[in-house]
Amino acid sequence: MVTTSFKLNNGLEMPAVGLGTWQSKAGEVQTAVSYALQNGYKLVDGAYCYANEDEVGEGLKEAFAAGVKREDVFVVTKVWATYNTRVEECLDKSLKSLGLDYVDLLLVHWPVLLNPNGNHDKFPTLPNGKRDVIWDYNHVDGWKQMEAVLKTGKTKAIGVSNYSKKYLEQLLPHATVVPAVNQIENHPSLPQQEIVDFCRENGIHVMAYSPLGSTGSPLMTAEPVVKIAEKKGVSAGTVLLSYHVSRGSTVLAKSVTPARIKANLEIVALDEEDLKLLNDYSDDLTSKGELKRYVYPPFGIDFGFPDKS
Ligand SMILES: NC(=O)C1=CN([C@@H]2O[C@H](COP(=O)(O)OP(=O)(O)OC[C@H]3O[C@@H](n4cnc5c(N)ncnc54)[C@H](OP(=O)(O)O)[C@@H]3O)[C@@H](O)[C@H]2O)C=CC1
Ligand SMILES: O=C[C@H](O)[C@@H](O)[C@@H](O)[C@H](O)C(=O)O
Repeated sequence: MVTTSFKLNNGLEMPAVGLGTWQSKAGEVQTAVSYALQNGYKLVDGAYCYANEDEVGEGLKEAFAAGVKREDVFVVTKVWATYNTRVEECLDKSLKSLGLDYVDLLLVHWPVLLNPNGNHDKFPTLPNGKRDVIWDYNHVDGWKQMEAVLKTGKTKAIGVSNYSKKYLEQLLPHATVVPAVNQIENHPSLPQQEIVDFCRENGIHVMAYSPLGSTGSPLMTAEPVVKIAEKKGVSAGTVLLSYHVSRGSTVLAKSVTPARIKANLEIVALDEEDLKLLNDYSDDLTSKGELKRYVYPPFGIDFGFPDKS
């Protein structure tokens, strides 16, 4: 039997598959969210930074009007980097856009502070064009704000995103609440096994993002993926998404295309032979120094990921 949900460290159940909304255009994301929720999805992943939460909110509203219940949907949003010293303010903005009075999970999007008083609400820059980073910010302080916001009931759980093992090791000794989740880029070309193992040892659930290789889904043609898909008579997408559920992680796939949204819900059990093929592929890329990280915004910061440090 294939797992359909995972229990978080605070007892909350999180669905195994969710709809991503990064880069989903305003004109498309309302329909995508509404369609997904009316066709079996129970998790929607968004963020203040995606600048489309008003439309995601419209999609939620449409789904609720069609009979989907709020309590059956797991809504995730993220505090953007310009707001890491103003966590509740950012959450309030997201809640207003989403038309909700709580989210199920609030994440720190990236462990970095961009100038809250800079020249742009989300992407402040310096005269030289570089991101306006506040260099003496300590991400542990941001986590303290997350712990405070949890008490308001505006979110049912708090977690982090884009945290390396190194950053988690810095955070945990100071955390009163252990993050429920670490949302990271994850796929056979970037297995991040050291983070996945560390999270498992510490009761932190992994949410895998960019499972298809992000924009244009480049991993769909990776050799072992195609081979397993043919063997099992499923799509390459199903193999890439099922990989995470087999590893005990929740997976997020973004699509604004109804047929793909539906297809991405198909998760199958991968057997040892399938997983070995994928793991061998990952090991081979690791040994050749050819791991592929698709999402690494130009913050100019070393976040402690071994492939980037
Ligand atoms: N915490 C963080 O920093 C990050 C979080 N995320 C989250 O994870 C989600 C998923 O990651 P994302 O980077 O968007 O990329 P994905 O790996 O989900 O890939 C999305 C791309 O694949 C296409 N696609 C989707 N399904 C199929 C399919 N069945 N067949 C063929 N092509 C398909 C989509 O096209 P189309 O839409 O046109 O159908 C789109 O071009 C994000 O949307 C976001 O919610 C992502 C990146 C960073
Ligand atoms: O969630 C998706 C990604 O992290 C995205 O939010 C960032 O890549 C952002 O566009 C940036 O440029 O910093």
